[in-house]
Parts: sequence; C-alpha cells; structure tokens
Amino acid sequence: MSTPILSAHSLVKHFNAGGFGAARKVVRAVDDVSFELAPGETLGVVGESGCGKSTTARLLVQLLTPDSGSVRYEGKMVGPELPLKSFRSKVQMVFQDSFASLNPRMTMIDAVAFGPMVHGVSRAEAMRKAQDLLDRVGLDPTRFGGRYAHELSGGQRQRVNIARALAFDPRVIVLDEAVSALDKSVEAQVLNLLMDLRRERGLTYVFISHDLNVVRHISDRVMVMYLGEVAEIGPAESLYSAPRHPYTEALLAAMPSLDPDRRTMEAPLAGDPPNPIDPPPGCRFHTRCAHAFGPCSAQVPVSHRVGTGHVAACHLNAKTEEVA
Ligand SMILES: Nc1ncnc2c1ncn2[C@@H]1O[C@H](COP(=O)(O)OP(=O)(O)OP(=O)(O)O)[C@@H](O)[C@H]1O
Repeated sequence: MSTPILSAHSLVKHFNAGGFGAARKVVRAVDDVSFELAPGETLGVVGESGCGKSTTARLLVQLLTPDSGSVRYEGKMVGPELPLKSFRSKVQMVFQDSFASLNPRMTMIDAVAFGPMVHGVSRAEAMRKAQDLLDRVGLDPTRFGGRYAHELSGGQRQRVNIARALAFDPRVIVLDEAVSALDKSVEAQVLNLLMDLRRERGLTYVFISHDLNVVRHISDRVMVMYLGEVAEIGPAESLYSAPRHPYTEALLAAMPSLDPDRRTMEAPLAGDPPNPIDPPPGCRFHTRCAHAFGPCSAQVPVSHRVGTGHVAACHLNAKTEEVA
C-alpha cells in the first residue's frame, strides 16, 4: 500500500463497567486494533452489535482518547505531530442519528457554514460555500437553507450532515451507520450520492454498517470485527467470495442473500457474542465457531496472510505466513 492517508496502530479502549480495585470490571470495547487506509479507498467495517465498530470509529476521529495506541494521518501522529484542529478538518464523521447531529436552533445553511467559520473563513464566503454544498447534496439552498432540522426528513437531514462534513474540505469521512436509519429507497439515493462525492473529490471512506449487502456494494476492502478485535481484513471481493475466518463465514451465511452458494453454507451464527467484560480465552470466537479445534480455546490466534492484502486471525490458517 502507498503511504496510508490514515492508520490506526494497536488501538485499545476499555470502558469502566463498575467495581473497584481487583473487582474492577472493564468492557474490552477495542483491543489492539490496527489497520491502514489508502487514499481514495473505502474500508467497510462489519460485525455484530457491540463488537466495537463505533468505538473504533470514535477513536479514529479522536472523539475518544485511546487507552493505548495511536492514529496517524499521512504518517504523522495526531496530537504530538499534527494538531487536532488540522486533523479534524481533514477527517470528518457522519453519524447514524441525523437529528441529534444537528443543532435544532440552527438553520441548515448556518449548520453547513458553521464549520468553515470556526476555521476562520469569512461569513460571506462560508455562506456561499454552504449554498453550493447544499445544492451538491441535492437540496435546493433557497428552499432548504432557511429550514430547521425538524422541518426535514431523515434523508434530507443526512444530506445536510454530509454537506456539513464536506464544508471542512476533508480527505476522509468516517460514516458510522450513516444510511442505516433510512428507508431502503432513500438509503440507495444517499449511497449513490456518497459514491459520486467519493469519485469527484477523491474522498476516503470508513463505512460502518451492519448491512453486509450495502458494505459489499460500497467497499474496496472490508474489516470484520469480533468482540473488540479484527477477525479478518481484506479486499471485499475475496473476503466475500472466500472468507478465511469462520466468523466472517458465519456472518455471510446469516446474511439475506440471493446467491444460492451462500444459502447452502453450513455455518450458522448461533446466539449472541459473549460478554465483552469477560471475553473467552484463546480465540474469542471459539465458543461459537463451527470449526473450533485444539488450540482455539487456549491460544490467541495471530494474524496470517491468506491472500494479497488479506489477513485473518484464525488457527485454521496456521500454515500461512504470520503478519507481525
Ligand atoms: N461509553 C461507554 N461506556 C461503557 N461501555 C461502552 C461505552 N461505549 C461502548 N461501550 C461498550 O463497548 C462495546 C463496543 O461498543 P460499540 O458501540 O463500539 O460497538 P458496535 O459494534 O458499534 O455496536 P452497535 O452496532 O450496536 O453500534 C459494547 O459492549 C458497548 O456496550
């Protein structure tokens, strides 16, 4: 990969879950997560609820401070080598809840113009930019600019949130379930908008979703998370056609699909993930894995290279090259 535009290095985030001293409990939300993003690519992030997708996203955009590990933008460590303010304009985030993301007392044009003004752009210029951006995301600025968040539909609000992110001229946008709350037809329109914007502006996306069909559609590479760890990461094409982690295989088998090959796979994903306060030893997935064998319950699997740019942390791949 060329110099990554954004990279996560051994990110760890544990949340306090009560108790004191030796009895203190923590939720292991993100445990040693590393990945890189090439400029212009879209990395999809999937996994069941609670596996650490949103926490990873928040760590990546520095809305949360990691317990350990770091984030680098174009090789520079955010904080010591790159001021947070510059980083924030380069890496933006769009959330699932389009309403909560907008100030209810601000008109839509002001909401979009606000960011550039905070970064020193004159009001007149910021307003001009906001008009252009509203127009670009499919909202007529004369019709929608003066409206408030409650006067818009969910899809329209999400368009404003995208315009608001674009107002910073970012290079990366982290989309955390950004289309998940929308009706299917609106979701498709917003996805198309996102793909057009990516092409026009050379944007890099991190696209988090529980919908594997949508992720397949938009992503160049996909990262599969399980209980705070990366189970598998690789090109979307090979990961979907030949998954190399039983968890990925099970997720794909559980996915509503028209593909007859998928329907015949025998890897049901039974029950819920174990409690992240006390994850299973060895491979965290072994308690639900259809292929678990000897080492799985005792040894943490290391990452193995299973194809070009394709890595999986599963003992079944022990004969392939280890990734440091
Ligand atoms: N602020 C917090 N305090 C305590 N626990 C938290 C906090 N935020 C997240 N968690 C826990 O961390 C784990 C990972 O949560 P996270 O929201 O990152 O997962 P997720 O994969 O995004 O899930 P979902 O798809 O449901 O949004 C979960 O067990 C969650 O309950």
